[in-house]
Amino acid sequence: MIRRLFDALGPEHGGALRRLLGWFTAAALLQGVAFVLLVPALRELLGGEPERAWPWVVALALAWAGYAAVNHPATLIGYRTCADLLRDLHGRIGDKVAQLPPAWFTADRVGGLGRLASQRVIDIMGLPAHLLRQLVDAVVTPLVVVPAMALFDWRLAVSTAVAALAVAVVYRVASRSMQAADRDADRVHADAAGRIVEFARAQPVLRAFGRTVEGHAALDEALKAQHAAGGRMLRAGMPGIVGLGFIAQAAFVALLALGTYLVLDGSLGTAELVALLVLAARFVEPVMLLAELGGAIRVAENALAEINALLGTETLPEPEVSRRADGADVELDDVRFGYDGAPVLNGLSMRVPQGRITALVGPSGAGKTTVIKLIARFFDPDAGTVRVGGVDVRDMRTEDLMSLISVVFQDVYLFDGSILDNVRVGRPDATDEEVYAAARTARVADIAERLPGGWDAPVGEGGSRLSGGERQRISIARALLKNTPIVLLDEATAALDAGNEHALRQAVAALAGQRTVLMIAHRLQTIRDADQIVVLADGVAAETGTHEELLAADGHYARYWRERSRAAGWRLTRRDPVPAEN
Ligand SMILES: Nc1ncnc2c1ncn2[C@@H]1O[C@H](COP(=O)(O)OP(=O)(O)OP(=O)(O)O)[C@@H](O)[C@H]1O
Repeated sequence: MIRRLFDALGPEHGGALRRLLGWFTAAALLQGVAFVLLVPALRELLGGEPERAWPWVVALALAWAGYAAVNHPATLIGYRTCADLLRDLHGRIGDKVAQLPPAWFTADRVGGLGRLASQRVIDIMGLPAHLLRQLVDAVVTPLVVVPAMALFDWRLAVSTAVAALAVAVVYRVASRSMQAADRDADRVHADAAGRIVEFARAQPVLRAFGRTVEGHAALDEALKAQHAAGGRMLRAGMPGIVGLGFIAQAAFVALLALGTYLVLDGSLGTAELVALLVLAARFVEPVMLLAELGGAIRVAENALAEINALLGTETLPEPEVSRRADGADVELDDVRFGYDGAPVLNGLSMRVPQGRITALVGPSGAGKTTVIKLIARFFDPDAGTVRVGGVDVRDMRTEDLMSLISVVFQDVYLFDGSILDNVRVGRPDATDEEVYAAARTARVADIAERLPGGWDAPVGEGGSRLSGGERQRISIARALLKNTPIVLLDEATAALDAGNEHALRQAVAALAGQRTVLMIAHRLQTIRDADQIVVLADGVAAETGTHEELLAADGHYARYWRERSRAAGWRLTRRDPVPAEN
């Protein structure tokens, strides 16, 4: 566990942790020595010549004074390390989060991350403050008490050593079962927390279907599982608490019995027995405390393991020297990619020419969003190469790649700030004029006019006070402000009212400009207007060409177009006037 604590704190704090352990060990040793000195002091005091106890009493007083002198700074340093730990663990988790590839952030992991940064960090806090100290006490005390006893009677020393060994074995066994139960409970708690959030989010749907009384089966199951996990945790903890307590008490009784026998046998004086029993009591004390705090220590151990697992998560490799892109075209060359072994792209090769608009179309689940994520290097392909400006994206540092690319997702996340704050995310050092200009071009001004508070109106958590089309316009304004030569855009599929639709189309047109645009296109108008259309099917670029070329080829695209046009009430003849929108 101590190694895990060193790992979690990082090498820069290794020295401080070693010093803290040094202070705790010194305090435990001095306290142990003081208890050991009690034996000769009591022996002399209870013997025939109490005045011979003086040197021992002075030595005892000195040992206690030394203990007090060490104990005070040890306690202070423990609390200071606790504060450092809290700050630095949050800092290290934050740094790691900033390095993890965007694809890492699935809903489950984000939920787990919240728990890790709050509850699990607090679980660890108790370690330097007091838990570590109990552990050090429990290890150092037998190391002092057993040899000290050996000076008086080897049989009592051997019995105490056997008791110490039994304690260590029971502690180890109890640790394992408690840790397994804690890991299980942690997983179940995380699941229950996720289900509660899901239940809250699903309220509109559940109410719409009159499902308010019977609730939500998944949540009920999760709560039952949580209850069961609590019981398992209690049962797993019991052997540790009861077993350790029992062994400690049994050891004390055994020593008492053995001591009495030795006194009756005449090989030990009564005064020595009393003194040795004081020492035995001292041996029992930290073991009892360990039994009480064992649960917290094991939970902290699990928390440390989880935090170290996060800190050890592999990030995408970054090159030592970043290669400069030449131009702004994008190319995928024989790219293969799958999620958890399920293939999505099977040797996709396609080119997105510089300064042109390429529409990516294909059935749902064909891998269109995956293509965008590969170009933005949310993850690396299993095989093949993604090039931006002729350079493999793996040969560019992330900040250099992202300085070339803006991504506008369909599902736009807005921060719980004002409209302006959210646009400024595109380029935090932009002037107010630049922010307003980008926002106006993306037709965000209309949104500001609509909301009370104008530009400073809060958008709500995640942008909940705005419609899907409005959120995407803000995202386009961010991209305009960032002003990169390449834009990757997932067109909104949501049905928009005519005003919103028109505003969004204008915003997209402004963003396209002279830029290289790869757009997952859903609207017939956007697809038709693109300079090039790539049809993704079966994990490859099944067809590539202009709207006319692909219609003439009468393949996937022509079929897709016919179906979509029928659904939208269009007729497919070349002489049709261009419709307003689907
Ligand atoms: N994070 C993920 N983990 C596992 N599978 C995923 C993940 N993301 C996508 N997939 C799967 O990969 C396939 C391609 O997904 P992708 O989102 O790229 O398709 P798409 O063409 O953009 O679909 P749509 O048009 O419906 O958005 C789908 O079968 C999807 O279920």
